[in-house]
Amino acid sequence: MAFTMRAPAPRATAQSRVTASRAGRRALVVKAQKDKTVVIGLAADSGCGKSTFMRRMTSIFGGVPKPPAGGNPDSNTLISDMTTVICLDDYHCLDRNGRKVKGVTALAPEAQNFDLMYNQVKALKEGKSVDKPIYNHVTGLIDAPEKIDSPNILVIEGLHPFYDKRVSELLDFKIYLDISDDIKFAWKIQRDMAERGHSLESIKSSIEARKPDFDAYIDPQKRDADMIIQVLPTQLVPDDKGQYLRVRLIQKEGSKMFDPVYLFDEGSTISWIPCGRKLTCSFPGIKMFYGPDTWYGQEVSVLEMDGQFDKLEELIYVESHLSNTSAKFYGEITQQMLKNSGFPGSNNGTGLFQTICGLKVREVYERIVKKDVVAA
Ligand SMILES: Nc1ncnc2c1ncn2[C@@H]1O[C@H](COP(=O)(O)OP(=O)(O)OP(=O)(O)O)[C@@H](O)[C@H]1O
Ligand SMILES: O=C(CO)[C@H](O)[C@H](O)COP(=O)(O)O
Repeated sequence: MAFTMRAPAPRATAQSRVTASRAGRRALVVKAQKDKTVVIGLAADSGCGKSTFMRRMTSIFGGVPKPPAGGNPDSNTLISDMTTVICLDDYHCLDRNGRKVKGVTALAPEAQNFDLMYNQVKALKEGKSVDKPIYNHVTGLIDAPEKIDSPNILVIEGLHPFYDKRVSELLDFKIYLDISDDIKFAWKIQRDMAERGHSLESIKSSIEARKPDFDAYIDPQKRDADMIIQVLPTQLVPDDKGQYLRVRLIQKEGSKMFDPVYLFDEGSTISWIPCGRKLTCSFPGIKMFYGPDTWYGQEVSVLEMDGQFDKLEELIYVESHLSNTSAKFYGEITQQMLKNSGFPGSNNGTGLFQTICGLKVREVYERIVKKDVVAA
């Protein structure tokens, strides 16, 4: 099968519209006046919440993400006004049977076409369109390619966005979802049994078969991420079985692309139990933490939330104590969380930190293109 690059698309489309600009201020972009393509990488194992995170992120930019119009119904791509999310499973060079014959998992580097991944991400970043293959998760086959045009924001999500050095160097911002084994297991069981009809035994054996390759090829990528959302068992309830979560937002210090979020006082170490007159907390309550740390020898700051909200609208109280969130107006985080309250993790730190990370994607985009995006 041949995959081709197409000629560059015009940088500004007919849809493009700059609605306001004032001397000394950056232009406001409503829909996609396209100057540069900013490329975001999102890495995680399967079943770790990548799709949920993508839905939260694209909701910040507005528009409804849809697969390419009139294309393959099993496409993994989601396109909205400003963002195009492509799934790196589409660069599997071995289909399901091919992996079986070779005795490799879908996580093994030999099951990916990194040359094509690099060439196509580079082309999209340069404003060109590409014909990208589709890995069909229904049939396990590699389908005929789909045309992808260069967007304002390209998100590449999947198992290996930072594995190949050439691809990694194309990324403007890197996010890793680091879900501890027990929680990953619980999420996967719940989804694969309820939605995909898999048995408990088959889920367990698939997780065990993937574990060595996950440890060798996927997990090490988290060293290179700019932001890591780490999901751990709660420390508020002994022997909890995943009902409550302790979630940490690990943020690299010193990036020119974004400012890390902080609680109360930048650089300090703070423990805060916000439950009181302004925040309703039933058992086990909420505990926030903020402070400096190191991550594989690099300076980071960590914002942490353990426990869950009872009333999502009261998140505004926590939000009002956070700084550098990149929110465009008071309460934007709470508004986003309420808008997406049906998504998993909406009452805990996973939803909160995914929303903050989405705002950071917007901040990175604005810094690179030097324009302000109007809040959705
Ligand atoms: N924050 C969360 N809290 C609770 N459950 C969650 C959370 N995020 C995801 N899940 C559960 O995990 C499942 C997988 O989530 P999602 O589809 O977003 O992951 P994914 O990484 O895109 O998976 P895949 O790569 O296999 O398609 C969801 O169906 C949901 O049941
Ligand atoms: O890890 C995965 C996605 O992140 C999948 O297991 C991989 O893409 C193979 O897909 P399938 O199991 O549908 O053949």
